[in-house]
Amino acid sequence: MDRRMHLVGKVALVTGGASGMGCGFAEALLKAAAKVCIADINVETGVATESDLRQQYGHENVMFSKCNITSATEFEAVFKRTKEAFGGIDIVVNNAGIGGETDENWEQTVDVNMKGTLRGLRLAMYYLSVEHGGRGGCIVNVASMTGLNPNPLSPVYGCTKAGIIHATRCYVVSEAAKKSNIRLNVLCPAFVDTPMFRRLAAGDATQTIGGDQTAVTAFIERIGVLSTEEVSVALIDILTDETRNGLILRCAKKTGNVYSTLTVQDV
Ligand SMILES: NC(=O)C1=CN([C@@H]2O[C@H](COP(=O)(O)OP(=O)(O)OC[C@H]3O[C@@H](n4cnc5c(N)ncnc54)[C@H](O)[C@@H]3O)[C@@H](O)[C@H]2O)C=CC1
Ligand SMILES: CCCCCC(=O)/C=C/[C@H]1[C@H](O)CC(=O)[C@@H]1CCCCCCC(=O)O
Repeated sequence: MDRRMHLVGKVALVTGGASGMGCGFAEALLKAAAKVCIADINVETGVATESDLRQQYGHENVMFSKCNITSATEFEAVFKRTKEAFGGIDIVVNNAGIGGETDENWEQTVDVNMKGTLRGLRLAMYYLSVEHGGRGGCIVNVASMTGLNPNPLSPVYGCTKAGIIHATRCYVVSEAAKKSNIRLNVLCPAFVDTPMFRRLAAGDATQTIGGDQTAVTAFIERIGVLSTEEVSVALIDILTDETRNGLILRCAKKTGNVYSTLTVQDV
């Protein structure tokens, strides 16, 4: 039996899609002939990315929608607009996220990464569920390798990513997911060459605690850095292979892509 989900004509909503990994995901989806809404807080970059992608993949296949994922009103409006413009939603990639560990910005890290992603997850479950007019589909939440492994330089960021992994795990076993045939998986990349990564590599002290740039540099050298295209290949594999459900996909330059199960044995 063919277990491939064909992406032709499928509708995807990608948060944080104006730049970095999210922009790479949007482009990979468009190459596979899906339709994409990129939702992002950054209007200037969002509009520029929309224009660039429209030129390459067709005006009718791409839209940008301004959205701060910490705002319930803005986030809900993006789901509504995407459904109205493209006739439904099949794929949600909860990708938007930030780093920040200082006294001034750590709570914002929690608000965006944890509360924002939970909001996206709840909205995705609603819009994909058959009882609310959806048609099932696939949700991919972007966490990080730091959500799995202890990392002394970014405990807040790591906690938010661990939270995203656990939230995904809870929804995977939900009746709602089973009833509507909604697949949920979590992507855990190590370093990826994006604006966020470049700020970290350049010594942005607001992203880590301790300010030990030597440790950060050594860590980056040991782990290696993926391109956004490499992570996008991993995303497309999750989306197209319908047997992929309830999984963590670790992606790292030196160790490659490794799948493991999200669910644990019942006690
Ligand atoms: N770059 C890396 O090495 C890694 C990044 N990640 C995660 O991947 C995701 C994407 O990261 P990058 O592309 O590296 O970051 P980036 O900073 O390059 O891009 C993030 C995008 O999200 C948008 N964004 C930020 N806050 C937002 C908000 N409140 N509402 C809507 N959009 C918002 C930004 O405007 C930007 O376009 C994040 O969740 C990040 O934590 C995970 C592992 C590795
Ligand atoms: C294997 C870990 C990969 C981490 C990839 C990632 O999500 C990077 C995120 C950084 C973000 O810019 C804000 C941070 O605080 C993140 C992690 C910083 C990692 C430094 C690790 C140094 C060490 O543990 O020695």
